[in-house]
Amino acid sequence: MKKALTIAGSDSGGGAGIQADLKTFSAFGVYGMSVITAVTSQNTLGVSGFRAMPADFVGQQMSDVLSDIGADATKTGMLANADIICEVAEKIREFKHENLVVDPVMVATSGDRLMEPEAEKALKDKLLPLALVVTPNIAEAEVLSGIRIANREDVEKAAQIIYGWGPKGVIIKGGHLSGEAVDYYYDGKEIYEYRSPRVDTKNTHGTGCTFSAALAACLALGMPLKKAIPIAKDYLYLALLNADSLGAGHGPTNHLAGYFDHLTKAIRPAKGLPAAKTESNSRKLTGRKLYVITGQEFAKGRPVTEVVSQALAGGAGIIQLREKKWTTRQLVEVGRELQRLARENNALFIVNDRIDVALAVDADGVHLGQDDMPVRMARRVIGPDMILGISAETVEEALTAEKEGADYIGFGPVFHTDTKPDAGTARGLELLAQVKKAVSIPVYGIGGIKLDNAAEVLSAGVDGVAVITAVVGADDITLAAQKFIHIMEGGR
Ligand SMILES: Cc1ncc(COP(=O)(O)OP(=O)(O)O)c(N)n1
Ligand SMILES: Cc1nc(C(=O)O)sc1CCOP(=O)(O)O
Ligand SMILES: [Mg+2]
Repeated sequence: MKKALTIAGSDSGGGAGIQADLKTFSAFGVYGMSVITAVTSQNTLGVSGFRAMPADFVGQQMSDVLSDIGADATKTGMLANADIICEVAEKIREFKHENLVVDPVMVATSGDRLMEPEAEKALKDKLLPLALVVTPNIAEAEVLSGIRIANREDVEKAAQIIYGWGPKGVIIKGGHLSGEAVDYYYDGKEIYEYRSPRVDTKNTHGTGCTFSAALAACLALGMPLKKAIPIAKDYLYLALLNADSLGAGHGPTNHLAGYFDHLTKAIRPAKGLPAAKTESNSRKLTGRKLYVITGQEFAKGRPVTEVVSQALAGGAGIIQLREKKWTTRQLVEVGRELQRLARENNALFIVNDRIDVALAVDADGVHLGQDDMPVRMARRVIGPDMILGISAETVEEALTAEKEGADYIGFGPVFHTDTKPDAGTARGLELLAQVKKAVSIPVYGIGGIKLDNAAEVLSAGVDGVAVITAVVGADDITLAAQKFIHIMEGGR
């Protein structure tokens, strides 16, 4: 049983502080312990007051826990004054504790400073030199570095200044800058960016606590920091996506409903379970330029498994099972076989429409249309590590799908197609190019794509083509797939 210790304040509202930390530790399957530095009285509207613990009592709590149970990782949150900071630093030294995440709780969501100047000095002089990583938000990074932060260059400058105070790493949480929610990690040599779609919600209470607690939990599970960061970020993204509005103000991010299934999947590698896909789903699609979709009625009598085997032999990187007339039994039996074939050929297997079938056959993902289950709801069902593809026929649909958690877009129909009777009118290459420019997730063109127009589709800048009849209806399926791959790789 791995153990994590939070040294922070109590949030009577339950959304931040040790409450958020302990919930997060539990969601990661880590035993959580808590040293209370202050008791705050607050709700979703704000903090009405707090009582700081005597510094020596904070030290006593730390000694009791670390001398008996020990901790595989520790995070600090609200450290109300210089005396407490010095006591915490002293104990961290005494117990030679290294996996220390310092979340410098200095500025409240409202912008109020939560730390007196002498405490800021103690944080820099005493605690930061002991930290494996410090995780300020923009406002806190401005206080720690002494510079204004308005863009990425400022972030890099501030991270270098803060690094100079002694931590082994600096993560500046860029959620407050505009655009995507980007966090920046500086390891003393390079700066790394971690992106997730921005979630439009007011339920952001406890965001910073939840992120740093998730980092500590991953460190406790033995993950290196660079592996922990994207997982902690995914955790927070799902927390924001799934948070319910509580109270009249900023509801808590760490609404646990739905967490456990999402989170246990995100950390499966650390628990020695089958390696989960901790890389971001969109990145799994990189280089997969030929997306073959089944259609038994176009396969000239050949069984779907044979069609798929030949498409895989020709280099298809993604296979989608799309059989509108099949029974559920057929879908799960053949789907299981196609998942096996795909895995053997290092390809991804996606199920069209049917989330239940996709889950039942442990598919790599599911593809949904605008009339299928809404994106957010589907994401709650499939969790973070299944790929979610969404159809779009306008830029707006594509942007909305991305914002709500899609991992790729199937855009079309690009050209006229008879294969899907209810497909809209041909959208054309120009709109396809506009969609690709608008979103930051992979885009596949679909609809009427053949060998003689595939190069044009590629020139729209998309990540690949999705085809049915041009492959499954070909006399030589493997050769057809090989020709598409050749074109997708720039050949004639
Ligand atoms: C890659 C890809 N793009 C689009 C579609 C179309 O899906 P959908 O809108 O759900 O329509 P049907 O395929 O269900 O008719 C797709 N299947 N794959
Ligand atoms: C399944 C599908 N979806 C489309 C969309 O526009 O969303 S067009 C389409 C049919 C694609 O078949 P073919 O490659 O034979 O044209
Ligand atoms: Mg559909």
